[in-house]
Amino acid sequence: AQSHVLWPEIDRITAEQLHYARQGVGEGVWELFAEDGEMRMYKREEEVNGLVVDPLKAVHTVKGVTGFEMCHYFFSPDYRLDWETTIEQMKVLEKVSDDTMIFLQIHKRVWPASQRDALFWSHLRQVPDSRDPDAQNIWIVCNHSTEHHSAPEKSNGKYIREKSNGKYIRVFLTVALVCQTMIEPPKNGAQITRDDLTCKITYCSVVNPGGWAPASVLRAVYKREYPKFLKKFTHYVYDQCKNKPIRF
Ligand SMILES: CCCCCc1ccc(-c2ccc(S(=O)(=O)CCO)cc2)cc1CCc1ccccn1
Repeated sequence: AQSHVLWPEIDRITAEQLHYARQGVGEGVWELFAEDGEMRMYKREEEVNGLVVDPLKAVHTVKGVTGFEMCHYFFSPDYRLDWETTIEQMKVLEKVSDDTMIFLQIHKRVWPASQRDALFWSHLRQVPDSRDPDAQNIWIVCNHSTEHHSAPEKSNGKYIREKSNGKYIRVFLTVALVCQTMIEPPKNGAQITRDDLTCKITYCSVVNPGGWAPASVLRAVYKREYPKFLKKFTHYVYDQCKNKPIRF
C-alpha cells in the first residue's frame, strides 16, 4: 500500500493512534462509565462547535484468542455484519491492499437525529518493535474518515453533486483497536493451547456526528451502544476461533 496517495496519512494516523492507545487512563480526565467483567470503558466529555465528540477509550482482556485474530475479525469486511448491530449497509469502496480498505457504512437511524453514514480507510498492521521487551505480537486496526470520489458527502445546499445520495449526514471518526498477545508458556514444554493465550485490548474511538444531534441523545447512544458493541465483538471472535488452529 506504500504507493497509494493515502499512504502518508495512513502511516501518520496509525502511529498517532498507537501512541494514544498506549497512554493510560490514569492521567487526564477519563471518566469510567461502564464495567463488565474485565472490560472497562472510559470517556471524556468534549464538544466541538456545540457537537458532542466525547473521546472513548476501552480496555479489555480476553482469554483464548491472539491479538492478530482479534484485529483480523475487526478489519475484515466478511464478518462485520455478524457483530456490528448499528449498521444497515456496508460497502468496500476500494481495496487499497491486503491490509488497507476503504469502507462506506450506513448506520441505523438513531431517533430523533438524522441518519448517518461513515466513509473511512481501515488499516491492519503488526507493530514490529514494541517497547515492551516481553510483549508478544501487537496488532493494530486503525479506521479514519476519508473522502472518496464514489461517495461524495450529501449535497451541502450550495450545489447537488451528481452522485450525492443526499440522504445521510456523514460522521467524522477515528478509531483504533490495539491488541497484544500474552502467552503463558505451559510448564512441561507442551505445545501452546488457547488456554495459554490472553489478548489485551485497547479500543479508542472519537466520532464527530457531522451534523447537529442532541447532546443527551448522543451520550445515551454511546453509553448504550459501545459496551454492547465491544462485548458482542469480543465474544464473536472467541466463538469463531475456539475450535480453529491458533493464528499469531
Ligand atoms: C445520532 C448518532 C450519530 C452517530 C452514529 C454513529 C456513526 C458511526 C459509528 C461508528 C462506531 C464504531 C465504528 S468502528 O469501531 O470503526 C467498527 C466498524 O463499524 C464505526 C462507526 C457510531 C455511531 C454512534 C452509534 C454507535 C455507537 C457505538 C457503537 C456503534 N454505534
